[in-house]
Amino acid sequence: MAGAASLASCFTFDDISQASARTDESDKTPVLKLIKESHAKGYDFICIPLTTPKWRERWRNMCIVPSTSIDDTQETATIEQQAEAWRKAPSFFLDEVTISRLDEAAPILVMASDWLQLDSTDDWVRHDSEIALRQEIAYASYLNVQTVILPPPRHRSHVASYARAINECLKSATYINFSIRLPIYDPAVFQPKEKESPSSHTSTSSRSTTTSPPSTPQIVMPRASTPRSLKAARAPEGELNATWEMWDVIRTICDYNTRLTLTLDLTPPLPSNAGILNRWMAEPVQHIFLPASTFIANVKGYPVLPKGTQSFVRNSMTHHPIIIMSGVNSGLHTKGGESAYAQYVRHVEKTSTAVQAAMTAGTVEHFAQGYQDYLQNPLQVYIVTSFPPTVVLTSVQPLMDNLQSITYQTFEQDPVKYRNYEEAVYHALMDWPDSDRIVICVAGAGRGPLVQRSLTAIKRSRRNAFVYAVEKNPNAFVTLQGRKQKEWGDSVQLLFGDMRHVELPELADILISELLGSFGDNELSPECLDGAMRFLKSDGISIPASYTAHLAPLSSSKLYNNARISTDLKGVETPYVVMFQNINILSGDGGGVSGRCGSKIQTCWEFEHPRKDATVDERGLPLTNSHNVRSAKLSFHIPHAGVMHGLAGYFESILYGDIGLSIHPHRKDQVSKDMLSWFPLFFPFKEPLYLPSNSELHVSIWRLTNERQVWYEWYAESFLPVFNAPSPPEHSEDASGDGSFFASASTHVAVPSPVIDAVDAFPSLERSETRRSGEESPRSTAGVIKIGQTSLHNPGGRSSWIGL
Ligand SMILES: C[S@@+](CC[C@H](N)C(=O)[O-])C[C@H]1O[C@@H](n2cnc3c(N)ncnc32)[C@H](O)[C@@H]1O
Repeated sequence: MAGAASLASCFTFDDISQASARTDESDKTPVLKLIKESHAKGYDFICIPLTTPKWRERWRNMCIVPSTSIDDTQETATIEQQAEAWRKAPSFFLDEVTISRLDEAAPILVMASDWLQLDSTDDWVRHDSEIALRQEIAYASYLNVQTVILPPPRHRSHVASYARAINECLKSATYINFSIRLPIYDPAVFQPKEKESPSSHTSTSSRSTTTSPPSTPQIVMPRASTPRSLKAARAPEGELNATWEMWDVIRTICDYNTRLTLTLDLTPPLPSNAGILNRWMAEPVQHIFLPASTFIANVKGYPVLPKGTQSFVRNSMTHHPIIIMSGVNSGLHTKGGESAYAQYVRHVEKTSTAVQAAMTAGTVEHFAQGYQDYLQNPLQVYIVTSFPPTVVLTSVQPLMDNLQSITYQTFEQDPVKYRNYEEAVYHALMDWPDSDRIVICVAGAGRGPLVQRSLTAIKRSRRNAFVYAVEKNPNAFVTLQGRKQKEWGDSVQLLFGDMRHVELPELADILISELLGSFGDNELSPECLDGAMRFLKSDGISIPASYTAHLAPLSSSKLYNNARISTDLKGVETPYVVMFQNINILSGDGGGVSGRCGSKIQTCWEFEHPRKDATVDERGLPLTNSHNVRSAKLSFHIPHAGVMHGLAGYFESILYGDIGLSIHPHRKDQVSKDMLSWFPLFFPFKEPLYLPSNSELHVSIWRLTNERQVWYEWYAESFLPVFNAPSPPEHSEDASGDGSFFASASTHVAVPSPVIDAVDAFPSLERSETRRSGEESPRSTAGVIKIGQTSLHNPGGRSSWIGL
């Protein structure tokens, strides 16, 4: 991810006018001059307004009738005729636009007029603003402009009108990318509420008397909003949600169009409440608007970003944003000059954890570059041949089909998995009585890495042991024969066939397998090992000893869009393997408002080996697969409003003793840091489910089976806790823990904000992150009201299943 961000320099109309004086023959135009100068200063793009003040003036004259001229009916009629002529055939005069040549348009981001009010409370202002916007878009399209940044919505009550107008633009200009400029929150929420003056109700309609033109956008940030001036400010969560909620309405009305992105305006100081900020990670943030006024001076007078903004920009590097810097030549800070701002942003970029991880060999982030947020069918993951990916989209069923040698080679690049397996085998051997001859069976040997690791563990332990290797892939079996001949000799006996059918010459003491998927059981490890348990002694050891599946609700507009690329149901009813990047886990820790929710990531179920619960026939094989059916009902607390697009699935496994494998976000680094073999699983939802702040989400998931297949079905319902309302239908049995094998390495203690923190919507309730199971909730009388649900996904395994 080196060079994660690009930089753009933002210019006003005044900057363009001033550039005119410096423009000579070779520069051709002031905009080309600015482009040249900016490139020389290390900027990749420039960002300019598309229109000039002349256009604003003409539009106002035509569309806003000043109250002073109300009596002059003749003049009013003339203006109205001009306006109607314009509405019929909207077009610019040369001095109303900043660019007019193709070579000016190529390397620039243009801003549509920021005074347009597509969501004005006045019908006519809205109407004429939309015509004006379409005129601007048509002109931008004529000049082949690639990106248009749109002015922010201002009125929550009319944001649907704004969104409808943008949707029209998306349909009319099919090559332009639109980006909505939006502050993370409206800083007005921190300003003392003034009594509205009568004049503030004055209409701005062209058809009614008017005293003022459309006002300055309400949520374009005031320069005076320095972090210091807001030090003690606190605002209700709902108000901090307002701009995100407007975005949610807009992108929903625009049907999650992939050409619609966000330009996050970081002018106001950011709240340090990570939950509120994390939601932007799941959104398509294309640009970050960073004016010089956002910077504060460090002790030496150089511009630096306030802490909250700094860490937000650092985390946002995963979006590969274009950072639009404005006002950097205004001399706002005493030291460093213009270049200091860009240098500082480059410094922040270098210290981003994501950028650093991507540049460090051996990390998952480095290994998976180019693979982030890319949906792989788990049945296709086997034929990923290299990183970055070259995926051949042919379905491979883990049990029914055979893997290619190159796929095994990809697995074998993982240094951590095999190391942990060797340690597990070594400790199992050391715990075994010394005198015995120990029999090991590797079930599903592939090309032999676990056989090799077993032999190394035997050597290290100085035990007397023998290895059987079972493999059903006839092609991999050739490789195994070669290794036996050249490397292993008589210490290994190979057995070709399905572990559910082959016979072992003697019973094994230790059965080693690696048949795990991203959700633990999703590659049919339980079913295969059922077949292999026949050849394990009654007191024998299975490595792995157990594995668990874990879930959390997730928001990601990108994953949602990727899942519905294929128009059939299959696309949204298939669990995918994904290296998550721009996602947000919506759940919080603690019991929630009712005190009855579980933790942020919760355990669904567990499989243990050897297992004693299956009824077996005379050969030791289960009569049915019923014992491998599972279901889970999980209750999640949703602290901050968001939209759920799917579920994130993880697994953990105990190999032996305290040695394991984990992709659980809170424990993977503790258990198997830098393990490369598994990315998480993504269970998509067909329709996004909106979850308000402090709501509860109940997720149901089933692992189901018939004689030939195993599949998952999933479903969710949302509830709003209400006092004196009916009790929830069912509660999570254990609201305190998540049933993990491994102690969590993470801390859940929120760091208080130095600047602004959202006030909890239920201020008197302490978040019970430390509450123990059984302790009475302070709001145990809270009930819930149902507010939404999804459909049942993949009923009967109609879209996705794994063959037995
Ligand atoms: C995930 S790969 C692991 C290979 C190897 N043990 C490793 O860790 O690199 C699983 C292997 O088990 C084999 N396998 C899966 N189901 C099997 C079954 N029922 N009987 C025998 N082999 C099986 C597959 O062919 C594949 O080689």
